[in-house]
Amino acid sequence: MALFPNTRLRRTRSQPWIRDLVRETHLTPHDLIWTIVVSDSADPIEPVEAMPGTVRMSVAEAAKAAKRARDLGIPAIAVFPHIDPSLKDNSGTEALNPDGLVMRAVKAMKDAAPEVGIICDVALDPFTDHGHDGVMEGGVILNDATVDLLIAQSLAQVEAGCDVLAPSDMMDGRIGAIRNALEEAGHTDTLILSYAAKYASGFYGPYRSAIGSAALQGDKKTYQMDPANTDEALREVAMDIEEGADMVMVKPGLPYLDIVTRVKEAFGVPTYAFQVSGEYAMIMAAAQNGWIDGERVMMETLTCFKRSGADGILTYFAPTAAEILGE
Ligand SMILES: NCc1[nH]cc(CCC(=O)O)c1CC(=O)O
Ligand SMILES: [Mg+2]
Repeated sequence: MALFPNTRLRRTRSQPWIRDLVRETHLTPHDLIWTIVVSDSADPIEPVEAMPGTVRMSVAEAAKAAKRARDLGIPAIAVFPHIDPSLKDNSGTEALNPDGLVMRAVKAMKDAAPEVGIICDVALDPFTDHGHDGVMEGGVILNDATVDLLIAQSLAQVEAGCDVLAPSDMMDGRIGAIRNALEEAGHTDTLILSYAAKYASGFYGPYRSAIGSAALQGDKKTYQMDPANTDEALREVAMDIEEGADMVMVKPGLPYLDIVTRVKEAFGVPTYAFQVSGEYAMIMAAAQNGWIDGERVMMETLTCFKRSGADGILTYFAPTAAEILGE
């Protein structure tokens, strides 16, 4: 037993150099995945009101963002679309359009900075008029009919140049179905980052207004997980790995770090956490009020993700944090 005064834990905290030496967790720009929102609007950038400091950007701006990511050492960008409401319908048909917004953004980013990995969300919610991630019939989100569309959306995204498919829809069986379709089409190197343990969370609120799907009919509790559950997360992750996911994600982030730790310990696969829009908004709102030091809290939260076992973090803070880390 380490007893006082032979052991004084303050010794290893006493100077910056010794704190540097004993630090257990290191955050680098390579740990960050930059989440961006693209839009077809005529304006190159439009501020997102509920997420101060973030914007919806045009395809041309997305190409610039890819170069910025490369220059900052951010390995990958995850892209989310704000779709013209007139293009939305019950089954999210626009998601399959080979010339759609996401496809054009992917091509522009890969042209601008081929070194940066591009991650596409696989889900129908930006494209459906009811705001759900799947096809709706009589108030029910159909699982298998949705999976068929997700396969088509995935193939269209891969053909546009996307490196990583990130299904965020929480339909059962979609990872296996997408993986089989990729193999059959000869896309053997496409990565899948599964939103394996995604919870039905109030923290997604600002995102839904950012992508223009705020008028969601009802809620997503019949497909996204109950925030009260943790064993179930391990079952979700086990199935997705079995079905062919290369990497898995837990979402939201900070309130779910116990899930990140369990997943990482149980499976030892590359595990990511998504610091979602509501987490970002809370930090920014408190910082703007002068109630917290926003930069400090940002860096603290990102470090905590890594300490919990996450291999990386999807975050709207990525470029700001990478700039600070690069100084
Ligand atoms: N497929 C939907 C999707 N993909 C990413 C987010 C949330 C991102 C965020 O809040 O930052 C959501 C929201 C939802 O499930 O309603
Ligand atoms: Mg699942």
